[in-house]
Amino acid sequence: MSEIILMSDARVAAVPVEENGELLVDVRAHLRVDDRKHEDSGGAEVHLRQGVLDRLLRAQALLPDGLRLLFVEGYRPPALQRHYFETYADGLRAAHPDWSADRIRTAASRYVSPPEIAPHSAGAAVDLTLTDADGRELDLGTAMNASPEESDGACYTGAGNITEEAKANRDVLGQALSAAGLVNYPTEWWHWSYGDRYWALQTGAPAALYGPKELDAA
Ligand SMILES: C[C@@H](N)C(=O)N[C@H](C)C(=O)O
Ligand SMILES: [Zn+2]
Repeated sequence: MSEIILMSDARVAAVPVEENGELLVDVRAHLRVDDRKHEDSGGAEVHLRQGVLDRLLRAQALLPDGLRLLFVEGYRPPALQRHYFETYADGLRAAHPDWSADRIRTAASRYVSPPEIAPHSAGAAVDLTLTDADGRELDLGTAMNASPEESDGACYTGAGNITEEAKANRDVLGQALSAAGLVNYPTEWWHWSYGDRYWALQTGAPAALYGPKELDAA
């Protein structure tokens, strides 16, 4: 397996951002959307940069007949990202009081991006899964947002400790999204992005297209 570059890696932070100013758009008219993040995000989660939505629609068209994308979370306000990161890091600190601050940050970034990098806060990342034609979720091996601890590492996209059916479903999802130009965060099968620093590093683009922003900022 190739090296997993974590969000906390200095190579991600070193990627410049050349903000292209694209607006955040509401995806609900275009994609099947689940509301499980609504309570945390208050509706912000249904937004994405236009270029990311365009590529998701391309990916959806590439899926085998009957399958659909199920969009769960796109844009995430910077304050919510900080809350998620600090909450998860606090849990790691409590479980491992001997770990250095640097080790906590690295371990936390397997599951939540450091706020200053945060692809979701740039409107560039999406957490999503697959449904059948009747809207039933397919088995992708773990619940979405299962942490490495909760899932014994099965949340990693290339994990071996899931069924053959779940592996096949991850492949179907990954093939469509990769072909449409998105990249995956390898510690989370459900997390894909386009135009952020992580995408730029993985694709060799000279700069990210999207930096963090507030939802109501022009
Ligand atoms: C918290 C999880 N759903 C997530 O979004 N993780 C990625 C790495 C992120 O915070 O960008
Ligand atoms: Zn995500």
